Amino acid sequence: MSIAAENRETCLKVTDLKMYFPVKSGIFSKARSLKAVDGVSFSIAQGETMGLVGESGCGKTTVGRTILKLYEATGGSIVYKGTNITGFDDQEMRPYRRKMQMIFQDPYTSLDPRMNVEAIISEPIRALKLCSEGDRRDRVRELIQMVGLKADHLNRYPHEFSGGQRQRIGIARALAAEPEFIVCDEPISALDVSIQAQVINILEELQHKFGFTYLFISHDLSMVRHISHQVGVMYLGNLIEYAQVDELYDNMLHPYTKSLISAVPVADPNQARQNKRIVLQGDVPSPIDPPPGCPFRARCAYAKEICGREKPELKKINDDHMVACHLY
Ligand SMILES: Nc1ncnc2c1ncn2[C@@H]1O[C@H](COP(=O)(O)OP(=O)(O)OP(=O)(O)O)[C@@H](O)[C@H]1O
Repeated sequence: MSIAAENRETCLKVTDLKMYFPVKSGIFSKARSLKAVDGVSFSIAQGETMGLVGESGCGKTTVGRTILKLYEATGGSIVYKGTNITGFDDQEMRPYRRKMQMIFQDPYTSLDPRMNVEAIISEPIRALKLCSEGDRRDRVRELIQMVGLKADHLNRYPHEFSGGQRQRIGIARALAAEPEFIVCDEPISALDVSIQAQVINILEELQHKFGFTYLFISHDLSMVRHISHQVGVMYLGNLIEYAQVDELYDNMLHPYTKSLISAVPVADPNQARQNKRIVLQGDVPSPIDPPPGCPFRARCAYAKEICGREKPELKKINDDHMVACHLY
């Protein structure tokens, strides 16, 4: 299996995606832009999961939101099941809005506290006119059971549930639109560790049952390893390493990926001794007008002269692995 979805049926192909936000400055200074995503390319095969990892602020959420066209991309293309949707307007996006859904990080704020669960899950069904009023009631009951809750939970309000239960409600609402592709944006990071695995298991079961394709955004590298078929590592708006999941964890190349993985706690003390924690020096540079060259060079122990001059391209190491680093 290769990382690129070329040999399997492709669900999503993103090429050189850019999302720059305008930055307000004084009236006399020139307009500047914040390069939240600066030329990201990857593809996801149908029914598979791509994990997107990196520190806070590296652009993961912006990638997800730009793919769903919640933001208008500054550059690049988004091809969904063979259709280039990059320039689509609201009208043209309508059939795709339903197929491409998002599950949010914070189940506390993403559910309307004034609506009961039945109304929350019914919302997309009504908005998209997916079925008659009678069928809707049955469908909502089916959906709540799919995520492991009961029909008598439907009359309750979000504050009556635990964090894990609220996330299940968020998943049921996303499923109500009958999606094919789901951006899962840090869906477990606000939950207790004991509940995280349950939510992951639900997502995996649903994928096996319905063939969903996921973009799974997280900073939790161990969870990403568990759920993903392929993983992209982002740094300052760039994809700096991109590999099939086992290849990445067995043979990571980029100094940044190595530092991220070294920070994951391991239970086995012998392994812990081998995997020495790599502590990065300095801060992530500002994404506003970033300097030329490699985005990671200021924090890289191996940086050489070329790293300050030329931005490394994402280069193929083998069929399962790409890295953007002048060391390779
Ligand atoms: N709507 C916006 N307007 C201006 N800047 C934005 C906007 N959304 C995000 N940014 C900036 O873009 C960069 C990337 O943010 P983004 O939220 O995509 O990162 P992230 O990796 O998802 O971080 P986190 O894990 O904290 O959510 C950050 O510098 C952020 O401040």
